[in-house]
Amino acid sequence: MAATTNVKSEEKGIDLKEVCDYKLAKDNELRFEVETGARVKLDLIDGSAELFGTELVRSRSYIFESGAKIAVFTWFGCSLRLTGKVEAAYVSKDTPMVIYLNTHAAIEQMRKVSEQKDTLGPRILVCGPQDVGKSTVGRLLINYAVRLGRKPTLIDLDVGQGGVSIPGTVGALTVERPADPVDGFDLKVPLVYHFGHTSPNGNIKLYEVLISRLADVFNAKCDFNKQVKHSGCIVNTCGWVKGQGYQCILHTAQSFEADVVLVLDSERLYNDLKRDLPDFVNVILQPKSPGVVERTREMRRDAREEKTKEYFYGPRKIYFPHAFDISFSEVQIFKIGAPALPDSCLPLGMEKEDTQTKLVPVAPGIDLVHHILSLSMAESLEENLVETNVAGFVVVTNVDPERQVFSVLSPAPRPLPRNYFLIMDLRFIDIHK
Ligand SMILES: Nc1ncnc2c1ncn2[C@@H]1O[C@H](COP(=O)(O)OP(=O)(O)OP(=O)(O)O)[C@@H](O)[C@H]1O
Repeated sequence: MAATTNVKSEEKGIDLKEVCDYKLAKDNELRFEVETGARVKLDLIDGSAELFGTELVRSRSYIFESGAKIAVFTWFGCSLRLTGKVEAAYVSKDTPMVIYLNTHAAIEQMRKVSEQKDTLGPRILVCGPQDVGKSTVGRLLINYAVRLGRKPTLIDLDVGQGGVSIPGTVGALTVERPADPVDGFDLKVPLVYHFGHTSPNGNIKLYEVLISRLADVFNAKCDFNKQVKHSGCIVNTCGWVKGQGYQCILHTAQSFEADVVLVLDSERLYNDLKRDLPDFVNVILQPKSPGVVERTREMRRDAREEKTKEYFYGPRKIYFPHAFDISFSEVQIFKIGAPALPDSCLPLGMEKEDTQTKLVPVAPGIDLVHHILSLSMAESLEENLVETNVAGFVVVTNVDPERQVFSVLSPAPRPLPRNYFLIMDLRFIDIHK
């Protein structure tokens, strides 16, 4: 969905008096966090450096927003300059980057073999508890692959943070260019599915259905695109690794026919997976970077809000969403999953799990306000709405039962390309100034 621009001055909000230069020896990393409410400019003055696998260039200043947690690594040494208010900026030589680079080299070897034999490319699952750097390692491995001319696919199952779209979704993105150091991967053409909750726990059955669906879609893409097939995929999972969360990891490994499972920082998970996955799956334990920042519940919630805001207002809030009314008769809204019933109340032959993927019509009412709605790509109800990808999202800002309309914010103008909405548990309160 496209939107209208309103570019602001790049250096607004940066405290230009706060300047600090850092000289990094080879294999060192500069880590910093941007202070709340501040913005920070990073310049590469000399040498070479990369940010989560993307090479920095000298001709550009990189501006990071409030709360960003950044690591700039150098293989050969460099000089960097930070301008603006940073929290805890320090240089460290304690990084697992060489281990990650070796992992990349081994994966690349698998790609070469798959090319020679025309077999499926490597399918890598990255898992581990919360805040061990799973998304960062995924981004690093994707960037390194792209820098070698590969077209790897990022499969993002982290419904809590939303790597390829907003939180509450899962999706796939075939990457052709390294991530922008500030804005991340180019998200113009991701394939996104509605989940609706910020934890798989919200609807386990649906989560598993969507994982299987993504695996099928990725396999289909591999069938007609050899470059995608040989480049393989990196599957980023969420940090829920116990009980049903663990079962979801097994289900994911099986659905994607994972060859390699990278377990970050959890010996217990590593041993469990080694025991439960077939022998041909290479389960590898790797350390987390000491730089990875642990996030509180509030920080996660703020990050989710920021991600959603970014969807409607663009990176650095350079766009404005469109606001318009939709009449009740124009669209149909559904929720996925009926309330759980005791077994004795279920119709004969129906399993409890079936209710979790049932479409339940939602009558538009005042309680829709602030909810995010996913616009399904389905053209008719004959299609399976649960397993159909979505075109985009709107947030409901008002409901007027008298006029029989509800107002939305949308990154794209009218008309809506489709008529079926799926409602999320997630809400977004628009307080953009
Ligand atoms: N080496 C590093 N130095 C400084 N910050 C880092 C480093 N690696 C990652 N981070 C930051 O730490 C935070 C958490 O990392 P990341 O999102 O990769 O963890 P995760 O395990 O995927 O988290 P989640 O459990 O939410 O899925 C991110 O803000 C990231 O930018």
